[in-house]
Amino acid sequence: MESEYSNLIQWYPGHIAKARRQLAEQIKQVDLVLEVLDARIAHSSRHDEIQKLAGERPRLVVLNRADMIPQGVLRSWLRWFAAQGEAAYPTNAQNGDGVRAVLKAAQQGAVAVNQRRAGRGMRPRAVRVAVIGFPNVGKSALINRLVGKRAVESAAKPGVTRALRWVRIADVIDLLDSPGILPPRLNDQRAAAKLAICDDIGQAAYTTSRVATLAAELLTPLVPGRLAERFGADPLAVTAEAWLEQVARHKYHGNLDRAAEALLGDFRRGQLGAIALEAPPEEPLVPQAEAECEEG
Ligand SMILES: Nc1nc2c(ncn2[C@@H]2O[C@H](COP(=O)(O)OP(=O)(O)OP(=O)(O)O)[C@@H](O)[C@H]2O)c(=O)[nH]1
Repeated sequence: MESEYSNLIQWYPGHIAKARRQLAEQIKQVDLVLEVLDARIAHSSRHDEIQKLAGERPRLVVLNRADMIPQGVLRSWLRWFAAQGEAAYPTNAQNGDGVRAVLKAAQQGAVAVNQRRAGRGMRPRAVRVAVIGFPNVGKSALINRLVGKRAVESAAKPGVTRALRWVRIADVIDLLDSPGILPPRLNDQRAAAKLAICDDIGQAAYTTSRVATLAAELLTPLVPGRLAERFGADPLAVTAEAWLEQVARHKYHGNLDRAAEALLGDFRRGQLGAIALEAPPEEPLVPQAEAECEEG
């Protein structure tokens, strides 16, 4: 299995250095970090260096795209984060669900920061907050929701946000209006593959058909009926690779890239239903997405 992931994703070195530099610069200036994860891959969209990057600063975990996964899996993740002693907040930054709770938690964080300052004889001030995460996880959409109007650009393509500016929110918080983009996790191709499947990878090179084959492999046990229905071939009957080739032959005049893009596009747009590609450790993923789709 591991070999399928070897050399799958390649990053542009200039991009990595730039992402690191910009993120370090942003984190240096804040008191509190909002770490935004993609709920579909709540494990792989976490960065193993985050502790080091944030240092002593308090962090709140935002499980964004919560609308795109089954509610049962979301509840499992929330229990798991609570068991780790971490505060995690589910959001749909697109429609604003859950954002009020994030704001409230950030306000409480601001009070705590100022209590610490007072303890050191320092005057209270607005607490600086940055939103960080991998490309395209919904950072700009979250910032827009926190600010309450379209203050920064939010787009469907990874990598649209630049430059530093602060926006005062809720009287006690200065929010950095440009999100901090995490550098790639260079040591974990399996996580990178999942980021690519979810389109959370930023500027990287990969072969779409290989990523789509892995997507088919991960999706087959979760939504076999949906895949068969949408693409006209039973994924349980053959390997993921053979299935994608079949789909290409039957629906896309033998064009494998088009079949790959169709599968990834459908998944990324949520057209295959609410699907989590990861559950907390020790908790199996069950094929509940189909039940939810059929009900809907
Ligand atoms: N369904 C759903 N879509 C979301 C959610 N959050 C963001 N989106 C959409 O996902 C796309 C990317 O969101 P952005 O806010 O631009 O992502 P970003 O993390 O700022 O992206 P970069 O600036 O590229 O790092 C947009 O089309 C959003 O509308 C969510 O919670 N649910």
